[in-house]
Amino acid sequence: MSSMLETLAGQLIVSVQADEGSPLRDTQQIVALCRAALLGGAGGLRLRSAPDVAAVRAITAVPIIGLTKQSHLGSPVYITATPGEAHDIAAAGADLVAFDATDLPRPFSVAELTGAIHEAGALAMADISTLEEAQAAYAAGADIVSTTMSGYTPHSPQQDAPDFELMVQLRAAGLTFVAEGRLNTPELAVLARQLGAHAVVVGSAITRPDVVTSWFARALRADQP
Ligand SMILES: CC(=O)N[C@H](C=O)[C@@H](O)[C@H](O)[C@H](O)COP(=O)(O)O
Repeated sequence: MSSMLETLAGQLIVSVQADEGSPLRDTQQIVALCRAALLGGAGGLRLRSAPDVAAVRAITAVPIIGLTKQSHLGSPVYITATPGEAHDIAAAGADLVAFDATDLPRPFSVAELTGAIHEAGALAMADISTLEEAQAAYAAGADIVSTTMSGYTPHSPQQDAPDFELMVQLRAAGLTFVAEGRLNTPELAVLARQLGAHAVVVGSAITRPDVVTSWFARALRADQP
């Protein structure tokens, strides 16, 4: 395992990527959110554009996982779908580039993306939704897989909870993995570690106050007599 991945062992990686339409979708706001996450003990950051990666790179040495989110005609794959995007994210200063490694129709193969990421000097994090996708991603040169896409492909379980079953399968197959997706409480993050996750990524519960507010508002509305 590379020393960069060893640095991430047991760490909380905070995903800081306000969506289009969010009042926080602005690089300076992203930098402020990252500063707050670092103050709280984040050991890594996951960011979604080259300008965000470059701005955050300037304020911290912690490992940065970078990605793009962009749609491509005729493909449902939106996380770093092309070698050009992978190159831009690495050039902006990301240590790892996350990319979609699911079985969905894609403009470029997983091997083409891992090749481009390595050529740009970064490590390749494959966002997967099943055990089979994880195995295929490692065979195609990925350095690490993350459970990011479970619940977001039609062939993975659609659920509000994290995909702990997938984590159990990945561990049983002897595959190193990062746990990611709907790990919305410290207890769920600890459970993911106990199930063998190398590191844990938390996004919405820390950096999407609009989403967290909706959890509370919905719960209170549902409880009206
Ligand atoms: C599916 C997809 O596009 N996930 C994205 C991947 O980068 C982010 O929007 C998520 O916030 C991230 O995966 C962390 O997950 P959660 O926000 O549930 O803690």
